[in-house]
Amino acid sequence: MNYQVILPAAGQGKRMGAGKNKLLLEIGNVPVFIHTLRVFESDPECTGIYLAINPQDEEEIRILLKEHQITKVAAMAEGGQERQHSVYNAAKAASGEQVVLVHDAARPFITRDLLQPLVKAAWEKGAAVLAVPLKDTVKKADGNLITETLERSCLWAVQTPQAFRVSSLLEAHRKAEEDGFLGTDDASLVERLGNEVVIVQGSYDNIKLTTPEDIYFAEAIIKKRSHI
Ligand SMILES: Nc1ccn([C@@H]2O[C@H](COP(=O)(O)OP(=O)(O)OP(=O)(O)O)[C@@H](O)[C@H]2O)c(=O)n1
Ligand SMILES: C[C@](O)(CO)[C@H](O)COP(=O)(O)O
Repeated sequence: MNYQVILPAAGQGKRMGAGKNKLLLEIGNVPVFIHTLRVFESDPECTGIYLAINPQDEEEIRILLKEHQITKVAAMAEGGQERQHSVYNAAKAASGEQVVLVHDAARPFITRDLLQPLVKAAWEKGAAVLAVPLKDTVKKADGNLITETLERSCLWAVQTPQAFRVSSLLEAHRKAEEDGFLGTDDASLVERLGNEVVIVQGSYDNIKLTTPEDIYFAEAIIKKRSHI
């Protein structure tokens, strides 16, 4: 089933502390966001890629797209203050398919085999996210005083891509903007409207490059994959 994908790529990478957008850093001698783009470029069911970018990165991004022969970028929208604003800006440009994925450009290890189950689930249920079962025990605390140990068997670490019927994603973002609601992922905007979101099992390799040690994990994943 065909889909389009929105890739928010307009962050500052503050937690990475590289002094520039972390997506332009190289892992395995290729910029992070090019790894991500290659997955969708090579998927025949992806009909268009919509990037949200910072104007200051635009020239470098255009050069890299050409150099790495990425041809499916249909539009580039200007990023916003928060990830949510960047996604909404790009979502307004996306049209043509019934299902749209939102995927962090900072998660370069997504694999194609995970995409179709997600697209299918979104088509059937309205919205779906990739997630993996939590491995740690999670506790709630008031300051440093623990108030509750959460039941781990029902906890999931949610990833991207997250898939939506286009109308559902746009409505959820419109309503969030109207209500001044800011979520850390797109599914939460759909959930707050009372609409169902289902989980599709993701992969522990599908990490988000957030802090400097993630670069070591990323290099290890690249090395592992080069031996397969
Ligand atoms: N205003 C923003 C913030 C984030 N993102 C994108 O959303 C994804 C996930 O965000 P995160 O990992 O938090 O990236 P940064 O915002 O760059 O990191 P930080 O919060 O450390 O500054 C990344 O691909 C990032 O480029 C975006 O498009 N627009
Ligand atoms: C969308 C996300 O990647 C799901 O895990 C995550 O919520 C993004 O959070 P961040 O605050 O932008 O790192």
